[in-house]
Amino acid sequence: MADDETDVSRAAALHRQAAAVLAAADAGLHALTPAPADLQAQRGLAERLAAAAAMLVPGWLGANLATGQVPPESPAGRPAFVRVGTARPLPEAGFPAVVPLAGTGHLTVDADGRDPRTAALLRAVLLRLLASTEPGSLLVRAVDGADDAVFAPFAALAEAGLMPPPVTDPEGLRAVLAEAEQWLRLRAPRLPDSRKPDTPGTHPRTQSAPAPHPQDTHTHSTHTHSTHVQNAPTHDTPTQDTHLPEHRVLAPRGLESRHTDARRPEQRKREQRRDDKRLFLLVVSSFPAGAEPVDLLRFRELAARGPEAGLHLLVAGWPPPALATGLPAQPLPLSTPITLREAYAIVGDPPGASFAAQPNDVGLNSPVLLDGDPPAEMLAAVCRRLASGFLAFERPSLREVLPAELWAEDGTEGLVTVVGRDGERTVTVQLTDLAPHWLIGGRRSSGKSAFLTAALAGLTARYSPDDLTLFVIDGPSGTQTSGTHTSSNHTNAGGGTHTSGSAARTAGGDSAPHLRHVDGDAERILHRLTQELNRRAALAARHGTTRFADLRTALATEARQRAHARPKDTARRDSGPQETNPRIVCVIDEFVPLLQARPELLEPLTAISRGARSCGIHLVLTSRSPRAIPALHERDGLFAQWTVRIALPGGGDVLEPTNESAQSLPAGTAVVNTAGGLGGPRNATRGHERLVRFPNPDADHKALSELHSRLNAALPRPRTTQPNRPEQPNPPEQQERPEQRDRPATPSVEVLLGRPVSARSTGTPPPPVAFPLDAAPGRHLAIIGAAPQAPDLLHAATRSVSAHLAPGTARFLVCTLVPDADRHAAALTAALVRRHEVEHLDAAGLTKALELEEPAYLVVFGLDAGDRVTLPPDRLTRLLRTGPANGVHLLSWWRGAHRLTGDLSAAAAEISGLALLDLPADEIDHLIGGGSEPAGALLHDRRSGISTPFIPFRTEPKQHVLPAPRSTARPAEARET
Ligand SMILES: Nc1ncnc2c1ncn2[C@@H]1O[C@H](COP(=O)(O)OP(=O)(O)OP(=O)(O)O)[C@@H](O)[C@H]1O
Repeated sequence: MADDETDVSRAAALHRQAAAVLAAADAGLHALTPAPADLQAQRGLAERLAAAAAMLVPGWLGANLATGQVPPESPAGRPAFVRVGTARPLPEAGFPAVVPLAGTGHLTVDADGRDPRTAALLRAVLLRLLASTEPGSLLVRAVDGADDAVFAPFAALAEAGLMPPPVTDPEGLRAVLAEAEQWLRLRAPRLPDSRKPDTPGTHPRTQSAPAPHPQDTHTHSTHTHSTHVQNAPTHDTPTQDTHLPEHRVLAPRGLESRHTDARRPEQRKREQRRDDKRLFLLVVSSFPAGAEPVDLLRFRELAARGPEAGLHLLVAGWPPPALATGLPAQPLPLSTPITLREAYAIVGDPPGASFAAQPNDVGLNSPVLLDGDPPAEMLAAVCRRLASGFLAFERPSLREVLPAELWAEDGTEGLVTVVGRDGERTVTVQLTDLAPHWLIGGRRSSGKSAFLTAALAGLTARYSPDDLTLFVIDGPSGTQTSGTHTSSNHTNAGGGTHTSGSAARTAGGDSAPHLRHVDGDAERILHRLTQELNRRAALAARHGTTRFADLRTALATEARQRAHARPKDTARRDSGPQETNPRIVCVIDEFVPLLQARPELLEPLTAISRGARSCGIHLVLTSRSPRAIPALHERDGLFAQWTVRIALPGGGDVLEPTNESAQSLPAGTAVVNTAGGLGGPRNATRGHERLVRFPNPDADHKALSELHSRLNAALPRPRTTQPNRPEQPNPPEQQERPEQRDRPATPSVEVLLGRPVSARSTGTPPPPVAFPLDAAPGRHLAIIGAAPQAPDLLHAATRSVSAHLAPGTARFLVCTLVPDADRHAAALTAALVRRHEVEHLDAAGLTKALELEEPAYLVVFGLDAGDRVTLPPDRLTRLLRTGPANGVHLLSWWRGAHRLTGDLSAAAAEISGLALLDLPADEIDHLIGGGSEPAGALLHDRRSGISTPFIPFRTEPKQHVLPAPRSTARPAEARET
């Protein structure tokens, strides 16, 4: 290595010397008519220079790419020099024009990338540098303010994280400047004065001390990492360092000794050597129009201090015009300037040295033909090779993060979900008392929504709405965004206006039953969560609990005891709303603009953040620039105690400034850190940090929509933690399970219809077959069939709804249009009135009720008997479509399918729950399509397309039993016991 360096230094000196001779010769040429002997000498000189260049810029760094021939590999090491073109002092004599880079300086071109010659040069130099360095050792950040697609041929590298897409606006420019400055801070915290830019006559390379390793800087910094260095853990979850005492996270002074002891000297040297190889290259093709003088001054600062720290700049359009910036047009410190002329370019002196022989001469005294674009095929092949070499493992599919069984987990102790894979291992992240919130960062289009969608899909699939409630706030607007339900004013038990758009995608679908619909904007949601926080805090104080799991258990026990202490009837009538107290997760997508626009929201957010431990309310915040509000990261700021940090590409800001593990993340990867973003020595195994590849739900639509169907068709599962569940299937009120009855305001109420048709017996009673009545259009139930037990099924089903709701919270309007059903209606009314407000309607009352906008359950026996006056089709259709959003649901019995397939077919198409009792095959076929056996009872949910055979519940003694169908439209979906 030492020999190599000597050779290179010798070659560099030779190159300068030869260039100086050439300059002198050139001066002579201009003065005199050249003698043939001089020409000969110049040719010889050019040959010597070409030979010197071959040593300075071996392989990719100096090859003539225009030939299309793939050059030999460059020897390992930093690209100390790079070719920019061909110097041509005479038409017949030329040699490669070579400028210094790594360890020395930068390169500027006066014309920006809108000039095709500049654009081609940038691409050629970039390709040389990328091809001659190890994948991952050159971090490239590009700026293309004119948005001119200068770097488009390198797009394949974005996927691999080797070079993110260029930034095009001032905000992006500032982000990459901040990244470069952070790089510098970690490597050159204090530079001696002699290294300041204006120090004349010094060659930084010759006088540079080794750049300090970040490790060394850590001992001076306010943070240290050593305590997190651990052996490779055997489990899959990043170690939750949440038990660290606060001072270890926030004020780790005093841990330095342990920090420095953590690694042996040889190990440190090895790591330092590896780190020394890394370079940060900032390439500017053109500055964004809105860039300010202060941004440009930051370039000067970076340029002055960069080379020693492995940071280099290729800046086109420098110096920026003085008139535009108000700054004097000065050269960039420590750079070799290139100036374009009509047919050639002039290469100025490199930093700290001169090409010229005469003291007054400046630059290489020979015109230079700049390198043109490398052949497209060659460039593409290099990008492919780099990208495939860098992506070590495959992206997992969405299915890999979903559980096999729906809602099988218990959220009492906390929520845990798989977020992706680290190599062969799955990685899980928690929302618990000790790790209650997630802070997620990533640049624009880095995959934040994708990550969230997958993580929330995992959560909603693992935990039932009894365990998990979701709120989603779309940060930039702070309110609901566009979406199919935006305009609705949903005021059911769960709330009101829908929040959707990107938020809906985030939540894993706008119909996930966990998603709460809240009327209003972010403020309303946070207010509501604060109220819930206060309620839970008061309960925790009363029960003397500090952990949310304890509070939840105490409340469940209390509710059970209350229920047992009372006579059965009064227990039903008097018990107030008993709640399952789900853990609540509130997602705020892009919180920075929201808080900047509405700083008053910080207060409720902080309150929620602090109360999470005992109250089970969790926050998940995402941002493109998580440190845009620095106060949030201070000692007593919002994020001070947030231990789970998730950095996607460009989101290293969520980590501690000294932690660089997210610096060159490929697309689809994230660093999951569970120690407040603290890092550790580079390349050391970190138990608290994992690099995960996460799924892309955009590429997995099928899995996502299947999950939504499963979620919407699912029934709450009996939980072993809640004993004493009544198991008898009849009568319907006994179907009611404590956790259902207790649900405060679950997004949907379910109508229980019957027992599933058993295929095999496991000894445990299966959950009943049910139809969810949520706020989506069409969530109504029509029981269709002339069988004697059909009206009784409407009675039973309605009573299951009544039992589901806390007493006094619902309104039922009961109507019968056929005398045969009078006794059913009367019995139902008598049962309902014990718990809820009930009204009996005649035909005229029913017509009026079709205009209802207040929440109510409209129960109609013999609806097919309604004539067109009683049932104006348009009005009925409107109710069916818009009613659920207002909390209005129609539960009806139709004696046959004729009206539904006849004059009311348009309205009928709006009903998504069809319970078909013993219908002939052709009617089934007409209503839901073919494939079903004609006999038996069948629930068909039009939304999910699932048909489920069932044995109907009864309130009256058995008259005859409906045979169960032998197969259904989708037999695989039928529930089994
Ligand atoms: N795991 C992944 N692997 C590869 N590509 C992905 C992955 N996840 C998402 N993407 C792609 O990245 C792009 C951006 O994703 P996404 O919209 O989730 O980013 P974002 O960070 O939320 O963007 P924004 O900041 O603009 O809201 C999409 O085209 C998406 O298909």
